[in-house]
Amino acid sequence: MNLKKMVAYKVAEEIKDGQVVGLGTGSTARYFIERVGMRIQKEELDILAVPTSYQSLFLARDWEIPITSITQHDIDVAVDGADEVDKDLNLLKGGGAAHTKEKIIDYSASEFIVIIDDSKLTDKLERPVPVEVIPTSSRLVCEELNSMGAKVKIRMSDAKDGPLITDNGNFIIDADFGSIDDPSKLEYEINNIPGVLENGIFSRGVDRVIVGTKDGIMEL
Ligand SMILES: O=C(CO)[C@H](O)[C@H](O)COP(=O)(O)O
Repeated sequence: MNLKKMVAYKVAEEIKDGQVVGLGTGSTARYFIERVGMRIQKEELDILAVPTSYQSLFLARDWEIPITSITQHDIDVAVDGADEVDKDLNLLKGGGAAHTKEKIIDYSASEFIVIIDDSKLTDKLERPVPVEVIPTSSRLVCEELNSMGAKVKIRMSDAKDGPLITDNGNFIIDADFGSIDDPSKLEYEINNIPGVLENGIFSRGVDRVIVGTKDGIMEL
């Protein structure tokens, strides 16, 4: 059973005519976009969508989903995946290097719904934190993150030699702090380093977390 598809399709059924919908990034969000696209084709579902990345923009275009932007519309509901969700509903995102735009769109939405399979659930956040940095600041930010106790790596591209470049033209530093005791404090402290654009800890704003499990769908 494909748990990501199951949960994404279920939440896509909740989308209503007239809504402005934030489209997340990643393999779970991809299924959500696919199902919304099918509903537009088959049921004439009437929505506007705000993509969080080029990946979701291109998918939305493939499905002929009408696109707008947050410069023009407020978002009613944003639906996005996550790499980890802890017991207090803090998220770690940015596996797809899209967390900066995801955070802008997800945090601004009237309702932010997270869709995951149950492999993403954890007691505490513990994966490396993706940190988007302006390239010229990367050495200094690495040093600062090191002094805060993290092991750091600049994320490399699979498609070319050298570093991955984000949709915003920046680098990603993956900063491994081990298990994170206070996600909200760390989210704030990392963003306080000069040259950091945004990090992948989402410590607020989540309204619902919907989880695909082998026994069906559950809501946290
Ligand atoms: O934050 C993200 C992209 O930046 C994704 O939402 C996150 O990586 C989850 O991806 P997937 O649904 O493929 O497991």
